[in-house]
Amino acid sequence: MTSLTGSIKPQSQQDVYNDPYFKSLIKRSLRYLSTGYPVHFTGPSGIGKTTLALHIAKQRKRPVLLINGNKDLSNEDLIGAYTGYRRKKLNDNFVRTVHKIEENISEEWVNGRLYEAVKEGYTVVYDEFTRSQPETNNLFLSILEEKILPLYGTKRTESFIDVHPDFSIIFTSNPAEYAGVYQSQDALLDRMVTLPVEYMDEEAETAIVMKKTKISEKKASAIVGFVNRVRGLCENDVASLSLRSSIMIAQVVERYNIKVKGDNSEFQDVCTDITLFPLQACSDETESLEELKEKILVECKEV
Ligand SMILES: Nc1ncnc2c1ncn2[C@@H]1O[C@H](COP(=O)(O)OP(=O)(O)OP(=O)(O)O)[C@@H](O)[C@H]1O
Repeated sequence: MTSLTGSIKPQSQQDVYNDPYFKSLIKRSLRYLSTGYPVHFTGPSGIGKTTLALHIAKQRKRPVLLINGNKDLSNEDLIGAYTGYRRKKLNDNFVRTVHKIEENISEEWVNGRLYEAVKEGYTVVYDEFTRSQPETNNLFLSILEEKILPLYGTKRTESFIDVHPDFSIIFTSNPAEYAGVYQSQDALLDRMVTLPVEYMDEEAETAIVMKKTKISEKKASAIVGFVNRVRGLCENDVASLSLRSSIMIAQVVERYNIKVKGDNSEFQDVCTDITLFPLQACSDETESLEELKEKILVECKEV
């Protein structure tokens, strides 16, 4: 991606998204959404997909709803359900010797998270949608294809509600997670505009680490450089060595006043603790933990 040019240092999320790469991605995404197509951001964990999706969602000037995909997410959670009974009791003891009790029992409907969003035209960010079960994601097929939200199994008199014309969805996913997981994802993927999100350059990552942790630019840049060098050791792209790892290291060293220096054993420990497991996930199985630790230490000592 293009780097953040010029002498102006990015200081805020706004500035990060002023980078030409993000500017263009945001503009294109808003156009697809306004034309009625959902957008799908895909890329490795911790790269900034959710933050970008929420940033774009906010620009649409409609209420924003964030849904996190997971295997327990059910149609009921999304559509709504009759969740119990409401009992109304009227005690009439106007005449002391006569007790009149009137009971009125009715089932109570509670709207699911999507119900309101579909009806009122919210912008939904459906994070990690590939983690949900196919039956749950089928609901989204109806929304995208027929522009209705079916009210399956809800005993409601109407069998669906129409999708509001302003309703839109931004999906996010991690490609390492959806390879062949559920077939139904393919039908959904077919109906959205999938945009890969690239790693930010080091300058942009440094700006974000500074903003999130209040650490100095010099330290933030050293930490980001270290994390990116460790990511360079990966054999596959399952890595979650990203912005998130840099933020974690920066937060800990800042809070406990740990010197950001390669020969400081406390700094070495933090670097190893935070990057060893993700590095193992993206490395050959033949490499032992000790070997990976050694590699991390080599990079850490460069700081
Ligand atoms: N533009 C940004 N401004 C400020 N912080 C950001 C920005 N982009 C990402 N971050 C921060 O970086 C971290 C990772 O970002 P985010 O959760 O958006 O990544 P993700 O790709 O959605 O990760 P996952 O796939 O694991 O959900 C978060 O702490 C987030 O707050």
